[in-house]
Amino acid sequence: MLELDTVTAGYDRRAPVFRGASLTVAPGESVGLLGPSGCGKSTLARVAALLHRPDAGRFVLDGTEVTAWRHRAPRELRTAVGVVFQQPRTAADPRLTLADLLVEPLRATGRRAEAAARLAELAPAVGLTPDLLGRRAHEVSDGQLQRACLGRALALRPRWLICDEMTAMLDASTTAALVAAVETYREETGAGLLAVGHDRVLLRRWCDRTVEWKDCLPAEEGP
Ligand SMILES: Nc1ncnc2c1ncn2[C@@H]1O[C@H](COP(=O)(O)OP(=O)(O)OP(=O)(O)O)[C@@H](O)[C@H]1O
Repeated sequence: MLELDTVTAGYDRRAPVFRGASLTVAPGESVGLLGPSGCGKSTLARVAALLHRPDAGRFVLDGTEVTAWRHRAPRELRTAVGVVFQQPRTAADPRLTLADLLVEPLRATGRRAEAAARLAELAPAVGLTPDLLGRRAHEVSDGQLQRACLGRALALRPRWLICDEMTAMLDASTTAALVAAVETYREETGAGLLAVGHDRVLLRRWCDRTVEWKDCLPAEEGP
C-alpha cells in the first residue's frame, strides 16, 4: 500500500504549496491524479517518489513509515519506487548513451553484472531498437529519450511506479506506446501506479480510478 496521509509540503515552510493532502494507492492499483496547473501534484508525486521531504504528515510505503528522503532514504525503499518525469531532457544525464541510461540504476546499486541481461529485456519492452542504444540524449527525439527514462524507471523492477506528466510533451502514438509499456510491466509484476497529469481523457482510460486534487485535500471549514 502507498499511503500519503495529511501531507503538507512545499518549498518554504512558512508558506507550503498544500496542507493536509491524502492519497492511497493499493498494491497493483493504478490511480490517476488530476488537477489544475501549479496546485502541487508534482510536489506530492515527488514526496511519494522519496525525492521531496514533506513538512508534515505521514508517508507509509508497504507498511514502512518513510522518515528519510532522497539519498538518506533506505535503499530498499528507494528501489521500490520507479519514477518518470515530464521532461526527459532534464532527467537524463547527457553524457550517457541510451543503453547506459537504461541500466544506470543497476550500476548505481552495485548490480553491474546484471546490466547486459536486463538491457536486453528493457530495450524491447520500451520500444528502443538496437541502433538507438549507442546514441546520447542529443542524438535522439524527446519520445525516444522518454522511452529510455521509462526503461530506467523499470530497471530495478519497482513495486510502485510514479509517472508525473510522463506523456505531456509526446505525440499520440508515442503516448500510447509508453502507456502500453507501463501496463505490460504492471501485468507482469503487479506493480501499483500513480499517474499525475491534466489529461482527463488519457488518465480515465489508463487508470483504474482517477482522483481530483481537491478531493485529496481536507474539506474546507464550514462558514
Ligand atoms: N523547486 C521549487 N522551488 C520553489 N517553488 C517550486 C518548486 N517547484 C515547484 N514550485 C512551486 O510549487 C507550486 C506547485 O508546483 P507543482 O509542480 O507541484 O504543481 P503541479 O500541480 O504539478 O503543476 P503542473 O501541473 O503545472 O506541473 C507551484 O506554485 C510552483 O511554482
